[in-house]
Amino acid sequence: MVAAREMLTIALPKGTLYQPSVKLLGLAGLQIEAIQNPGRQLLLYSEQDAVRFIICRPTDIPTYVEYGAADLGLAGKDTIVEQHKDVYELLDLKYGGCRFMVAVPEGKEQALQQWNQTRVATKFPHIAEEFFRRQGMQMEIIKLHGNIELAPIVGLAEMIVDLVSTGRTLKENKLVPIADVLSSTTRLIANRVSHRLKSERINPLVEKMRQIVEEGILDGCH
Ligand SMILES: Nc1ncnc2c1ncn2[C@@H]1O[C@H](COP(=O)(O)OP(=O)(O)OP(=O)(O)O)[C@@H](O)[C@H]1O
Ligand SMILES: O=P(O)(O)OC[C@H]1O[C@H](OP(=O)(O)OP(=O)(O)O)[C@H](O)[C@@H]1O
Repeated sequence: MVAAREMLTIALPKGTLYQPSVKLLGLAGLQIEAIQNPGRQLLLYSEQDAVRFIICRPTDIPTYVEYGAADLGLAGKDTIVEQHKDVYELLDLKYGGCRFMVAVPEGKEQALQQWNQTRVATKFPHIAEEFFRRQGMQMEIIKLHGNIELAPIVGLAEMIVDLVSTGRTLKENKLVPIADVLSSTTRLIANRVSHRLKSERINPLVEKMRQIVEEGILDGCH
């Protein structure tokens, strides 16, 4: 068995981004049998590649990478922007594309500026704050942890800033987008020290991933 310090640790996001991330790593030449069906295991090995994989909540990936508990991680740009972590962004992997939008209840589609000094519910308070600051608007940001679309329906907030992918959740909850906030795709991030000390391991892997992304092999992965 390879000693832990010689291993390359890669943090994988569970949830929406998991399967395309596993596919990418497989195409990049890593043994992915263990992570294809991890069950409830959170730490898995590819002994042959001297790689270990940790499976994390998507929002925790930048934290594992910043502290060096993982050398590399795959995380949504939204999460990286929201958290201001000190990590090195190596590559735009182009999958997991989504947009962050301001949305309001149907029938209330007035111009954004007319919503000044109202309440905004969001899971991403820093992204929302920065957006409204740039618009010269002062809003009361209410941080929630999920099901953001509920907030304007029950009067917790006048509007939301949330992730829109197909637009189905907005539609089914009678909300309409009125402004674009941010576009996000999955990024490969690295711990700054690992990137220097493990460059011989990391650089060839990054190059393979770059080629796969450029060839568009992952297109169709959302
Ligand atoms: N339709 C989508 N729904 C949710 N996330 C998406 C979607 N499309 C792309 N993403 C990307 O996937 C990331 C992780 O989303 P996912 O829903 O799997 O986890 P989460 O429940 O939001 O994360 P956490 O459990 O850490 O709060 C998002 O931050 C975003 O970058
Ligand atoms: O445009 P759509 O394709 O409908 O996708 C957008 C929905 O997906 C995300 O929610 P998620 O399922 O991650 O749950 P959450 O609300 O708990 O974050 C997001 O917060 C929206 O609610």
